[in-house]
Amino acid sequence: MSPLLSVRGITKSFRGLRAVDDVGFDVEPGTVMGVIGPNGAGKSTLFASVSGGLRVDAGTVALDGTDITRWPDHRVARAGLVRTFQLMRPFGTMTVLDNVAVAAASRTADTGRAYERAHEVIERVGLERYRDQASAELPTAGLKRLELARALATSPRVLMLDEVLAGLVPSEREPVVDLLAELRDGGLTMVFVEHVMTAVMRLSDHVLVLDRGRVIAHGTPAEVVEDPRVVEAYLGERPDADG
Ligand SMILES: Nc1ncnc2c1ncn2[C@@H]1O[C@H](COP(=O)(O)OP(=O)(O)OP(=O)(O)O)[C@@H](O)[C@H]1O
Repeated sequence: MSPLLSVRGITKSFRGLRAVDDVGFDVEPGTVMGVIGPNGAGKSTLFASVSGGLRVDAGTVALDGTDITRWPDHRVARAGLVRTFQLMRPFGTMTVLDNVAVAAASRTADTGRAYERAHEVIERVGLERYRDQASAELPTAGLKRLELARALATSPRVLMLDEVLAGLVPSEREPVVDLLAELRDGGLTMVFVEHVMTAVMRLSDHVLVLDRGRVIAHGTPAEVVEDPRVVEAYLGERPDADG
């Protein structure tokens, strides 16, 4: 099987600091890759470099064989590589339904169809009871689901999740992880950056471990947690206490 997402030699520096240094990986269709690493390892930079939010210094990103390197993020999203944001940015005064319908409208010019898709996705992520509320009124867990719903409404080929569990208390995390597991089981290809190790272990087919901008390990969750380089990178820093 050829990879759906293929990343090679990504390098990105900020004023001489190599935040991401020659990073590459493949993601096969229908698989989930977790990205972990200590604070400052380069996870967010890699994420933005792949999804089009940052212009890379070197390297290539290919989506199903199409070179999308340096495409602007809206064009990357239209091609099917869609990211969520850690700081959610819904249109606050709009209802949940309208917010999701706007996202769905990026895929269809038919407003009726966009609303149909929005209803489906809202049900999928369990937001029915908030459907007609202004998005700004949602609790954090609801905003996370809304962010997921907006991404799913665009029918992504690859969904990239940026710390979707951040800001949630442990009891709120589990249902979100269950939802992600359902999406995975439904065949959705995902790449996610996450500090909560239990979620990484449960959801990932393979895990990419970064430290100081470089890949220090790449394997199954069981392989990477046993890897001495990973243990060393995390010394002095405890992965999320609940993880
Ligand atoms: N816009 C920027 N300007 C300057 N330096 C930056 C910028 N973004 C990131 N960096 C630096 O690049 C390095 C990697 O940062 P990055 O945010 O990618 O790491 P991270 O693994 O996502 O960290 P965390 O887990 O804390 O979110 C850090 O040293 C950071 O200070």
